[in-house]
Amino acid sequence: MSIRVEQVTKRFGAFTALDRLTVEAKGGELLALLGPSGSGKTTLLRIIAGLEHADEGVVRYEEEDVTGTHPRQRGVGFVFQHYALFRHMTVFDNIGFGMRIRKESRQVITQRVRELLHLVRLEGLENRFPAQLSGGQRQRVALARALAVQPKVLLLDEPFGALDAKVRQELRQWLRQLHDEVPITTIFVTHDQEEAFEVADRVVVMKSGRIEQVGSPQEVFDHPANPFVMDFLGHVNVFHGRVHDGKMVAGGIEFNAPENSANAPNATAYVRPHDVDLTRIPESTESIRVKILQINPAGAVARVRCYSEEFGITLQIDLSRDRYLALKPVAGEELFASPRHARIFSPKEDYSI
Ligand SMILES: Nc1ncnc2c1ncn2[C@@H]1O[C@H](COP(=O)(O)OP(=O)(O)OP(=O)(O)O)[C@@H](O)[C@H]1O
Repeated sequence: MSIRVEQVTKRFGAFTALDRLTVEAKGGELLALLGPSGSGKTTLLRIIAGLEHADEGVVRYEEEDVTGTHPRQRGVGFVFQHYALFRHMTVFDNIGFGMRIRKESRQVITQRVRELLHLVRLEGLENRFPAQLSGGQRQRVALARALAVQPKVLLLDEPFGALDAKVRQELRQWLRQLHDEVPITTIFVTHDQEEAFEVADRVVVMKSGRIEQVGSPQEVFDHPANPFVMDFLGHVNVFHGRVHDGKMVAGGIEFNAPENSANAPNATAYVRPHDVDLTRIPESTESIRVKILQINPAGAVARVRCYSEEFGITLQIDLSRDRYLALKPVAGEELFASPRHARIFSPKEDYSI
């Protein structure tokens, strides 16, 4: 079932939390709402659920206008960051709770809870109480409970936010797999771009109650719509300069910008840490002399921080392990940094090379 939010505005007193926002989750899609704290993600999710009312605008489930419909009539499964399991009930009773309220037969409940326990990989734990489970297990129970009443839509608000990094990682993969098995239209809120990119079919990047960009993880990462999205999606090295005759000129370096027609006195080049190479001798006239400040080789990439006196900025460079082992840079050494790929934004237009 598709969900469409049309021109929704929500104010809290004089503060506008959502500003004429329009977005759609297609049927069976896993959509991530991604944005910094206070950007309006939870408010949007609550309006979709019917837990909060928009001041203006319409919410549609498929073609149906559900703007004034009670949450219970919307057929929504909701999971919050802090698992609200019933402490005095076993896993089995927690999962079966919604079905008992609906007066399903004992037989139907038992059958469905068994299926769900299998789905969330918690077979054998049905008689435990929440206090006897790990955080990750509790979140899986919360998801099973939300799925038990066969919702048309699943809404997840930072479902893994309170868990440690390793468990989060496992649950992300598990959620993606679960969604592939049971493709219910799912919208989930996160402020963690890695999480959004790993799990979602499409990502909605929000800022100050508005949408900055919507697209597949790859579209958003490879073609960020504006400097905010570029910056929000991971570390960037920033060079200020000007665009002149199809080139962006920043100090002694030039980035080709053939698509550009208009000259701009103020342009900014954004370069991701993995798009900078580091060498002992300059690769070209545009290589920047840098002094190595710090190296952290422990990780999938070796993270190098260095200082450019010419630009007066600290650069972050991520070297592959092979490159790092071949180069073996040391703190204090002077090397040459060569940006390979930049995304250039000028106030009027943007383009990348
Ligand atoms: N009931 C409320 N009364 C007043 N202001 C509110 C209320 N609910 C939310 N807000 C404000 O609306 C803005 C958006 O809040 P919201 O919780 O939707 O943001 P968010 O993107 O989910 O943030 P976070 O990632 O921190 O949860 C915030 O500035 C918040 O303070």
